[in-house]
Amino acid sequence: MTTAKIGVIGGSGLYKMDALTDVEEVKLTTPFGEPSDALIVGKLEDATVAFLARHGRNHHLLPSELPFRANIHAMKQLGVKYIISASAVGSLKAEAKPLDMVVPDQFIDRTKNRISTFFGEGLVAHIAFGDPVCDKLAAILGDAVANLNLPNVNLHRGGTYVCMEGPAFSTKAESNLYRSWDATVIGMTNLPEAKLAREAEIAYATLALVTDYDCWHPDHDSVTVEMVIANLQKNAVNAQKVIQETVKKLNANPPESTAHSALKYSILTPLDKADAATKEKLHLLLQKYL
Ligand SMILES: CSC[C@H]1O[C@H](OP(=O)(O)O)[C@H](O)[C@@H]1O
Ligand SMILES: Nc1ncnc2[nH]cnc12
Repeated sequence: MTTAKIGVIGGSGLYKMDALTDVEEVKLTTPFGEPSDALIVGKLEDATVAFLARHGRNHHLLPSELPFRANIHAMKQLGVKYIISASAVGSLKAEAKPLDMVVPDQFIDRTKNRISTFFGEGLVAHIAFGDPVCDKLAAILGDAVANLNLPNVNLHRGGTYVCMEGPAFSTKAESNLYRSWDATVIGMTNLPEAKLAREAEIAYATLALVTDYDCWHPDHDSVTVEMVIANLQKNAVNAQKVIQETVKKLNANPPESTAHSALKYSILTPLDKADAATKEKLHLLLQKYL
C-alpha cells in the first residue's frame, strides 16, 4: 500500500510538481466520491509526497464543483499528516503585490454552496477552528519562502484569506467591504479544505500566491483571467521551489500539531449510539476513537 506523510494540493497554475521522482499515479475512490484527479505520489527531498491538482490536471473543475471531501479523504487514505496548499489569490492590501507570497493565519467564509464537513447523518462533531491553520506548518512554510529569497517576491506572514463562492470575481463594493474587514487576500477554495483537513486531523497551511490586486485597486479596474494567468505561470515556478524547501524541513523535523488530535474532544454523539452506516463511512477518521 502506497503511503505518504506529506500532501500537496496545487491550485490554479500548479498542476504538477516537476521535481517529484519515482512517481506513481494513485487512483483512489472514497465514500465521498472521486477526488479531483489521480494523486501523484513520488519522492521529493527524501520524503514521499502525494500531489493532487485541486481543479484537475486540465483545470476542468470550478471552485464550487470541487470534491473537497473526496480530496481530503484520499489524502487521509494515504496516511498524509501535513497538507501544503498552494493557491492563487487576489490581494486586498497595497503592500501585498502580485508575485508576493502570503501565509495566511485566518479565514473568512463567504462561500454559499460548499459541504465543509464530514459529519452529520447521525454523527455530530464540532471541531475547534479558532486557529484554522497549523502554526508550526505555517512557520516552516514562511521560513522556506524567507530562506529562498526569490527575486521580486515579498513574504507576508499571517493575514486573513477571504474565501468567496465565485466563479465570478468580486464587485468593487464587495472588495472594499473585505478591505474594511482588514482582510489580506481573496480566493475561492481554501476554507472548505482547511475545515475538512482539521476534521481529518491533518495539519494544513496555505501558500497564497498573489496574482492580482482585486478590483478595489484604482489602477486595476476589473480582475481578468488574462491578468491572473500571466502571474500564475511565474508563481507556479516559485511555488515549486518553496514547496520543495518546505518538504525538506518538514521531513527532517515533522512537528506534532494540535490538528493531529482535533477530534479528541469534538465528537458529541456517543460513538456506540451513532448511526451505524455513518460510522462505517467515517471509519478512517474515527478508527482511533472506536
Ligand atoms: C484562476 S483565478 C480564480 C481561481 O484561482 C484560485 O484557485 P486555487 O485556490 O485553486 O489556486 C481561486 O481560488 C479561484 O478558484
Ligand atoms: N481577485 C481574485 N478573487 C478571487 N479569487 C482569486 N484568485 C486569484 N485572484 C483572485
